[in-house]
Amino acid sequence: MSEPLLIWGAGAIGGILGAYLARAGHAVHMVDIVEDHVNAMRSNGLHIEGPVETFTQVLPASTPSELKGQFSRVILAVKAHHTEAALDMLMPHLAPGGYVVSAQNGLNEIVISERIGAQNTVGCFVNYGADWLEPGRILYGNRAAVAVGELAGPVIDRTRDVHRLLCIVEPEAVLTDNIWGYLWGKLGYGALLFATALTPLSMSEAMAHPSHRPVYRELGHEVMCLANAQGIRPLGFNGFDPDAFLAADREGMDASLAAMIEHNRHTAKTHSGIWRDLAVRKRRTEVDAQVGLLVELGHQLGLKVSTLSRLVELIHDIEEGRRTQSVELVDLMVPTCS
Ligand SMILES: NC(=O)C1=CN([C@@H]2O[C@H](COP(=O)(O)OP(=O)(O)OC[C@H]3O[C@@H](n4cnc5c(N)ncnc54)[C@H](OP(=O)(O)O)[C@@H]3O)[C@@H](O)[C@H]2O)C=CC1
Ligand SMILES: CC(C)(CO)C(=O)C(=O)O
Repeated sequence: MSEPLLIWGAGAIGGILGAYLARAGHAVHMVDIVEDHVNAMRSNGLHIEGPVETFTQVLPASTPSELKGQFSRVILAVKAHHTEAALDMLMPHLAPGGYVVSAQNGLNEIVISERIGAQNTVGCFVNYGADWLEPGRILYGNRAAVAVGELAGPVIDRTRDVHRLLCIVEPEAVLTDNIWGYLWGKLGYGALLFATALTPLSMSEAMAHPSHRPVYRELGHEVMCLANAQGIRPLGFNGFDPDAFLAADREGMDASLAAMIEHNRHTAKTHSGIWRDLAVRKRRTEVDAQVGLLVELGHQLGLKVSTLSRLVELIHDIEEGRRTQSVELVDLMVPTCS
């Protein structure tokens, strides 16, 4: 039996990856801090449900403190603000020369590469929709874009290996030499998702709200300007059109929003992970690790980030109990739009 692939963070994203890979006969080992979830995965199995597929897969699993040994391949799938803490626990288990693939939203590849070296960090972008429902149960809401690539660009043997694995989960997964383009595309898309999470509405209902159109356009534009200022060429996926947002092309942005609304109308995961953190899990979101980081960068580069900045404040207000989710919160962002 070959050395297992370690999946660190076995929630919505990591759980789907592990269940599909193990079902296809690959050796995987799941690591998660939620003891009941770890016990469920290794006893009755991890149950994947929803419109994509329903099946149950028993998986070897441990909490970080139970884990023994070193591994040369790790997929990290914790929330962005847990990346540092997860790396503290993970590093003693990373074999010399081993690599970590970030299956996360945000720019975690930077944090990971600062800890283990860029040469040991593989970039990955995921947009499929999943929710951790309870220990041992994950909703697979919809298939969507997935990509993998090297931080330095050119694909090497290990990138092809990871891509082959990802294709078991998402047959249309892309092997790219521009992973930063996907990660920045997702930061643009993600900023829009944060705005939808200010409301109780589903992602598609919130994005379709007519008086909030300027906010969605401006958020996408601010993020794409930041990418552009750094020489990054963001890539589109599942309706998101980076070029339209960069150019502030009103017709193009509206067509992109219509395509994103259509994409999100066909998922059993009606609300984003951000919404779920606020409304269901009652916990902090990834806002600082994703949007906060963009605001900081905007200030360093002297670019307009006032709409992103207001978004961070409003998400903090909900996280800290000063406001509750409501459609009117998006109205408060309209004055920041140019
Ligand atoms: N869900 C989705 O549809 C999508 C998510 N993403 C991104 O993927 C990443 C993962 O998100 P998602 O799977 O939804 O998150 P989940 O919360 O569902 O899963 C993360 C799991 O990791 C656990 N965890 C936290 N800290 C550690 C640690 N130090 N060591 C081991 N396990 C730990 C969490 O426990 P606990 O809950 O107690 O913190 C949780 O069980 C995020 O960056 C997210 O934005 C990207 C695209 C789609
Ligand atoms: C909604 C989704 C799956 C992107 O489509 C996402 O990334 C999230 O929940 O944060």
